[in-house]
Amino acid sequence: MAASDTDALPSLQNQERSILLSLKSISKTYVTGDVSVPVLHNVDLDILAGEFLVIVGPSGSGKSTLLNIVGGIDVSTTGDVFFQQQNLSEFSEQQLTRYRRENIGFVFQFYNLVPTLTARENVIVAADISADPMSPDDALELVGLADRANHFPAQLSGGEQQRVAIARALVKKPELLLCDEPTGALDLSTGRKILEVLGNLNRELGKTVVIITHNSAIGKMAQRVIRIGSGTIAETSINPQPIPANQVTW
Ligand SMILES: Nc1ncnc2c1ncn2[C@@H]1O[C@H](COP(=O)(O)OP(=O)(O)OP(=O)(O)O)[C@@H](O)[C@H]1O
Repeated sequence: MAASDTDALPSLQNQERSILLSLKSISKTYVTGDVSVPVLHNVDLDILAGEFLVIVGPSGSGKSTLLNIVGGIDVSTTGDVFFQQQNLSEFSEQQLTRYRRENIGFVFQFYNLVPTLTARENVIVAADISADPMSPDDALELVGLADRANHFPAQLSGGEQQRVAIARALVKKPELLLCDEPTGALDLSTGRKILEVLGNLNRELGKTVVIITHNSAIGKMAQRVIRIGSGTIAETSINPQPIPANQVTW
């Protein structure tokens, strides 16, 4: 991996990528009763359209908080989030819901599939609340699970369940796929397959993919890696030659 490179962003922008989303001086403090927990401090970050970005950092450093703010699940205490020139910080709840539905696909560590629905039905649930979804069968095809569409989650391995979860995220045709420890519950070989699927969606469909993880090995397949420490961006680096997912090892 390249050493820290403050020119990382311009060099990626030279590939004529526009800024999809901008965090401007984002701070977040959780307040519960008398207790304040400051988590993010003046974070500035541009996410470029079509990039594969990995955000790494130790447990408790604020990665999920950051991802949730990007995805409109949570709001910052101060600062602004611009998505295609719109300021999310000024959105009503209803506007945030529409933003999430139309633009963001979420993938979590523990799949969160409905156990009583088949793979296809799990994907259909997401398609049904989307304005312009792709066909659920096409989404399953894209993750290599067309032949398991009628299987229930309990009949699928962890990696297959995660692929259903990716199909569910994808069916809405989101601009941005936000993945929170997508391989965290999987062994190396299954985890690589998930990373391969995410890499293909980035390369072949042009999806912008952001992965947050404590596993810095995953950064080797990213175009850009951001290291979070104590609620700030401690380091940004670019990979001139990201490695293929099947060579990532941990
Ligand atoms: N709703 C909340 N209320 C209060 N504190 C919170 C809340 N959510 C997160 N925190 C605290 O914010 C800090 C950052 O949490 P966050 O989940 O963003 O970190 P993380 O880097 O994603 O950690 P992990 O890798 O363990 O998931 C932690 O100290 C956590 O306890």
